[in-house]
Amino acid sequence: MSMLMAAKSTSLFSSNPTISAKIGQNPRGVRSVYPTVRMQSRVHRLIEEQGAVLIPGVYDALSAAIVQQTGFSAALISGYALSAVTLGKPDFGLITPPEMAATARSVCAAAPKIPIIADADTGGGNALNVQRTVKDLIAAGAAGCFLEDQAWPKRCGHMRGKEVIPAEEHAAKIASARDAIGDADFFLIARTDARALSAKTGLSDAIDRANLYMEAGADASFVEAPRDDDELKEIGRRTKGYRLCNMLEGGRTPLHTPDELKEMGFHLIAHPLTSLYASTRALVDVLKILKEKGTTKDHLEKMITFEEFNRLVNLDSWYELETKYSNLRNALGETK
Ligand SMILES: C[C@](O)(C(=O)O)[C@H](CC(=O)O)C(=O)O
Ligand SMILES: [Mg+2]
Repeated sequence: MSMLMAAKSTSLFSSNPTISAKIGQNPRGVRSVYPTVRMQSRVHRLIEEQGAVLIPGVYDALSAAIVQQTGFSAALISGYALSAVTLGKPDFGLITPPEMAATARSVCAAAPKIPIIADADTGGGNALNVQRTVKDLIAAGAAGCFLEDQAWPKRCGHMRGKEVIPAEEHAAKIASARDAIGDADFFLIARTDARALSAKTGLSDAIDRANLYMEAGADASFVEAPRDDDELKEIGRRTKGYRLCNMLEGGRTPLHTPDELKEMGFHLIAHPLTSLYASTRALVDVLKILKEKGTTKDHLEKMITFEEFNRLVNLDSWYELETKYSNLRNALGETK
């Protein structure tokens, strides 16, 4: 962990006087609950180096290994994709925090060189549940998480029918997550789904929430599902601190390059579903061929080859290990 310390300038909960006053009524004082000086995390360092970090979604060890080998500097475990690959079901609040933590363990082991951000959804309940969820993700090796303000059961941010919990309740969950993080190398991204709630005031509400959550201890904010470039730019202008932008193919937000989004004020560019949608397309297409023709012999270009796949999972290193220990066994046998 870096010993660099990142000083945080704080005017805690001051951006929204009503909510600030309410949270400030906590007799212990929210201000004292979490540190005002933070350890700099791996994700902070990537942002400082790159300006805007492009982060593809993964859903298992193999997809994570591919993302690392392709040269990306971070990955995120998408809750949507995890629900799809483990349950074959939509992102509708069906995945539990322990399932996400178990996936984080295998993903972090398969892509040990890059920080992995996990989708913690709503954190599994209230401010107390959030602490267990965050600690489990840290123990699994994750380098950060999203924590969103949807009411349970949540759903994908680009689906209809969303609801959110009160802003101060989510701010308390963020403060709780911050406490659970302590000195760990872990980057907390506070997401708000409030944009969807009102055509008129949704964007302003979402921006106010993002700012409140930053004051409650988040490292970055994530306003989910802005609808056009004007909204993206307004988020870039009016929210404080680091910002994540979610690029969902087929979603409500127009797609942009990292350079374009950097220009609009974003620092983390998530592509949560690119891997899932691409691999699903490939499966649908090749299985259709197999079903129709009964063979893939004329369509081998649709698949990775035996050799390429073995390289991907580093088969040679396993042969080397096998040789090493069988040589050792033989050498020990000779010395008897
Ligand atoms: C980012 C997300 O939380 C995810 O689970 O991948 C989803 C995916 C998406 O629709 O972009 C979400 O936004 O809810
Ligand atoms: Mg999600």
